[in-house]
Amino acid sequence: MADSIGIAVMGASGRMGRMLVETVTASDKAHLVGVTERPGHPWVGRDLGEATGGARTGVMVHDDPLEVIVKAQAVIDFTTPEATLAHAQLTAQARCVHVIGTTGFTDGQIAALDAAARHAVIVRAGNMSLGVNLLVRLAQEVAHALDADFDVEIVEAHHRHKVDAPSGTALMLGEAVARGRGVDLAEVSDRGRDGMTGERRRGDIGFAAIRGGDVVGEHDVIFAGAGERIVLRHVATDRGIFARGALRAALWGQGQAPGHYSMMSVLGLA
Ligand SMILES: NC(=O)c1ccc[n+]([C@@H]2O[C@H](COP(=O)([O-])OP(=O)(O)OC[C@H]3O[C@@H](n4cnc5c(N)ncnc54)[C@H](O)[C@@H]3O)[C@@H](O)[C@H]2O)c1
Ligand SMILES: O=C(O)C1=N[C@H](C(=O)O)CCC1
Repeated sequence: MADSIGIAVMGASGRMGRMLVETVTASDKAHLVGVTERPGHPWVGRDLGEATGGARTGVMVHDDPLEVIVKAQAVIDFTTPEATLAHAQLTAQARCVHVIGTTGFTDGQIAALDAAARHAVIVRAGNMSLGVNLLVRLAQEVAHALDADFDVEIVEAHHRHKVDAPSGTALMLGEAVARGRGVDLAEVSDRGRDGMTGERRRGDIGFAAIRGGDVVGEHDVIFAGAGERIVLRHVATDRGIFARGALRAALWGQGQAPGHYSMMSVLGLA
């Protein structure tokens, strides 16, 4: 275990929490030092293995994040914006790498994470997969090459349990297109069309969200011109891609200077 880093997973019973526990447990570069769930969750106070219907693991499920953060070199956090913000105060004090996959932050919450990152290494991305981060780069390049004669629409689909829209990934893609065009996304973003909307405004970046069933995550960036359309697409079929990205970020973060990093830095695409 000399070179293996200790990782805490927050929100261990969630769709991503379970995948993260599996990914960290299977890794020869990291090991699980603790997990959390929200106060009142039925897993709290139980052995993680027994809570999932398996054998004892010796890892207890805590509802006090500090109990696990003090033991960890990295915390992987796919929970809620409010929980992640509370965790960020503690990871900054503990000087431990905080990998954040949570989405749905307000601008004010992101500013609070920026402040925490003055003392801590935070790696945050709305999507931790290699494929999506490459798509972000491609979207920026295509947007740079084309002018506003090409209308950009970002269409995403996710499972029925997803609580935020547009997805974190859709926003990353929108920001990439805006960067490519040299504009501010906040000024050209068109979200939630309904009723007599009027004609599309030249240069707008449109967002549409589909929710249903068990869709893991699908994103199209459509560049629609006169007589032709370019569609850049990513389809996720397995949440393992996000968990593997998060583990890679936790390993990459060791020894980095404090800062608010994205997966672009981790993947060498920055
Ligand atoms: N960045 C990425 O690559 C990526 C990929 C998938 C999901 N996500 C995001 O991750 C988040 C979680 O997604 P999910 O599908 O796993 O959701 P989920 O609802 O299945 O899991 C969230 C878990 O966090 C737990 N939780 C809530 N408050 C907590 C607290 N205070 N302490 C500890 N645990 C707490 C919940 O009980 C739940 O088990 C969402 O914001 C989602 O958009 C990001
Ligand atoms: O399942 C989710 O929730 C996902 N969230 C991220 C997002 O908001 O883009 C990544 C894809 C899956």
